[in-house]
Amino acid sequence: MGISLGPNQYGKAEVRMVTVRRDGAVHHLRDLTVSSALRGDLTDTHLTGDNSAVLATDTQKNTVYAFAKQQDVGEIEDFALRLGRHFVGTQEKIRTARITVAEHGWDRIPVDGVPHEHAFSRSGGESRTTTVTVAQDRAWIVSGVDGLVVLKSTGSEFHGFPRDEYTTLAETDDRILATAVTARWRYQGDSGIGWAESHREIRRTMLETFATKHSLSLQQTLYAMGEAVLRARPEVAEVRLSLPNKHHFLVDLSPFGLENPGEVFHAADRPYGLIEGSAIRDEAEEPGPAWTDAVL
Ligand SMILES: O=c1[nH]c(=O)c2[nH]c(=O)[nH]c2[nH]1
Repeated sequence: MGISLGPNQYGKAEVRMVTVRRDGAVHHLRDLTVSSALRGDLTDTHLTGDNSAVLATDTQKNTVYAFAKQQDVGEIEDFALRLGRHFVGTQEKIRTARITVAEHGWDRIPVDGVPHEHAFSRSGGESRTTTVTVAQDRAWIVSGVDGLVVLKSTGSEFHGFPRDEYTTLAETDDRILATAVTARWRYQGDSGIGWAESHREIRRTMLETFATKHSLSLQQTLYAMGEAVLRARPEVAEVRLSLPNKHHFLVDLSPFGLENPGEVFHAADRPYGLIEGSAIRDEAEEPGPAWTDAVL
């Protein structure tokens, strides 16, 4: 019976790191979750337990902290590239390093209207993300946003869907549309991109499109958001979106003799519709390993 080792990778998942850069009395806070995953010629450790090619995950974790000390973290994409290039460049048997970084935002607490020097409050549940895949000769960068929660209280309809014996949903020409945007965008190339500006503008474009596009379905809104990003940002090859439909059901107040013309809603938690899709540029270069995730 022939059995062989299949695809594998290993690394340190979710290194939590907060850095404080002290600029006199003014402190600058960064809050990151960093994961590394290394791939390469790792047959020996799996088959015989020979660990001579296994850079310990503990070392990978330490490298994250040490790199943050040695050089300002900067943009998360640059930080991930530095780490990935280090692992591939220093470990002979490692061919690919995938570094994922999520940045959790903090705002300065205003005191008497003035942003405080060293006290912060967490900015919502949103995070900025990147996954950088580094090989010997190039890198692929997929950045994004998680937990960007948005709602519009009108400008959304849903009708014209098939009705079968199990359909109860009423058609509507005015509903709440709400979602928590998970977005990922794949960059063309791996250098010369202003990561911060790109992120800011992509986020702005998605928000503006959500707000202004009259929606006949969340699917239509999803595509409009992806398309708008590709039209506005030439550095992006492809946008993938995962949009939970956070249903808001009009509460029946008639038992109490009350009308409810779109004013009081039950914000349902689950189940939720999950609408996922992508927009891709016709001439986009092949994604290579940019998206391919784990072994499982
Ligand atoms: O925008 C929507 N898309 C759907 O596919 C769907 N399905 C559903 O029940 N409500 C909605 N809304």
